[in-house]
Amino acid sequence: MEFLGLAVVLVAFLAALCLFLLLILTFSWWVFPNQTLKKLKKCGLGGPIPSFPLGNIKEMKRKNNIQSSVASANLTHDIHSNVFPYFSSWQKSHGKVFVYWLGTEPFLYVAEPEFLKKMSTVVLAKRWGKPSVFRTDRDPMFGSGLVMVEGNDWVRHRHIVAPAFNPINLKDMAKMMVDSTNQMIDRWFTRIKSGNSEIDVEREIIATAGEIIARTSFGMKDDNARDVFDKLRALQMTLFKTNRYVGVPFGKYFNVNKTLEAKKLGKEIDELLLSIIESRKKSPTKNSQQDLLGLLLQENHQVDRQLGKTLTSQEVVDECKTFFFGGHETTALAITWTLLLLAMHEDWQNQLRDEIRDVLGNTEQLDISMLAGLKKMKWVMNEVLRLYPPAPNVQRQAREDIKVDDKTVPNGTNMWIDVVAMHHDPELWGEDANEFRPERFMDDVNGGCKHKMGYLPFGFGGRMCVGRNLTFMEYKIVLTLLLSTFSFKISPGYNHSPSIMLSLRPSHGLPLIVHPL
Ligand code: HEM
Repeated sequence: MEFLGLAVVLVAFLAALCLFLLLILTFSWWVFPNQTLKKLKKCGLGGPIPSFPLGNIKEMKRKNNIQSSVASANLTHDIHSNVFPYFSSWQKSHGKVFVYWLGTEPFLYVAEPEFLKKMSTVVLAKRWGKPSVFRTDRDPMFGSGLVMVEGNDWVRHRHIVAPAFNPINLKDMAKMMVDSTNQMIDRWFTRIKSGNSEIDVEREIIATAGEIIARTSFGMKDDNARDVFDKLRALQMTLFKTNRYVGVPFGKYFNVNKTLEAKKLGKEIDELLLSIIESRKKSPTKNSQQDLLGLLLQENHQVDRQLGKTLTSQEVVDECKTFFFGGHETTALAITWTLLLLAMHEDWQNQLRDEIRDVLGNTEQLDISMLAGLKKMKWVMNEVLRLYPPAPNVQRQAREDIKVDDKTVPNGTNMWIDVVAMHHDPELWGEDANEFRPERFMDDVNGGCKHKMGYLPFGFGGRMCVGRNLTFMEYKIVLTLLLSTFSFKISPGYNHSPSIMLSLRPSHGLPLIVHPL
């Protein structure tokens, strides 16, 4: 009898628990999103109609599947409708600011710099959030590194991380960049000598930039560091070679194996990095402060004494991972797309070679302090980052209601700022928006864009990319060494199909015909 009574109580308790859970899920996936949808509609923000539970994902996937690739002879830089076919088509019916849905998460699409300016005059850096759905999805990569933290935590991280990237500190890292690039050049020579002058430069440069970022972030002297590097690359493959359903209820369980594998790799990387940090803390003088980790620990120590606001060891680990994931592919792609554009424009290849000769003379002993004199190379970089921005979008999340003219963006709305669209918009750049014209940056750092927020390769406001000085240096070093050694032509086998895999990449690599000069 007593047992029966207990069983009834247990069943009742479980039923109540299930009902409670069901209520929570109904509210978070159905009631709240619908309330937000109504609010957004009421203040005039339209967009494609979402359906439960995928939002607009189905339509996005369908449109993505009809992406085209173009043979090298017909190559065009008018890429927006190819890389973001759904945004390009929704823009036609809903304008440059509208709402779309990833699962049950509303995203405000913005390709209108004036709207962005108005929002960012109301909301300053530390009051912006980063979309919670991406924070969860990318946790094994960034943890609570600078890219993802918010509020006062972001201020504390930025305060400690930013000084590590000042140009004086970066100078010490130039030798690592030269060494890794020279190793790649030697590999290319061996390939060419064996009769194979077609090289997939994307693959090669991503591998070299990965090595450079690992060396500049946490050194590569010991086996632990090499192990971290290999595991970081494996983690990246695991996360981005899978079909992910961000924002969809239970989306991460659609690929349980991959999710678990990413978690496991993330944990192993953390443990290895922690052991490197602990060993450095124990004998700080043994490892010179030349890499970013050394600089972070040094800065942490100084801030510790002044303010007591330091990074924990786990936060330092997350910053090392953030540098790796935020820094290597973006820089590698800037160089890769540059080689494509230079292969198409032999005149610019020659102009840069002349400039290198005039400014640097003998490149065997590269004088880093002279790199600033490579002005044309900087115009070329700016133009490449305009046409093929490696970071094709910037994301934010509203942490308060934001009023822009007669519209209110409700607290909690995610933002997707479409950098590719703005960089190719003829209303901002003129009729030659899709042409490669580096000289537009000759007298104007904004390349003649009609709105100062229309050119955002490194983001905007206080959260602008902290690593851009490192990129400028690496870009100039790698390109100087390559252009002084080889000439480049497009391989007839190249298919032009830029696509988004977190960054903007050539879908089928970049095979170029490479000849020693
Ligand atoms: C061509 C190369 C690069 C591009 C295109 C790029 C682009 C960006 C963009 C668009 C943002 C977002 C800014 C925002 O939210 O407004 C960003 C932030 C960031 N980038 Fe980069 N990046 C590059 C290189 C690097 C490198 C080399 C590193 C480090 C080694 C780095 C580390 C970071 C970090 C830590 C942030 C977060 C800053 C913050 O939220 O305070 N990036 N980057």
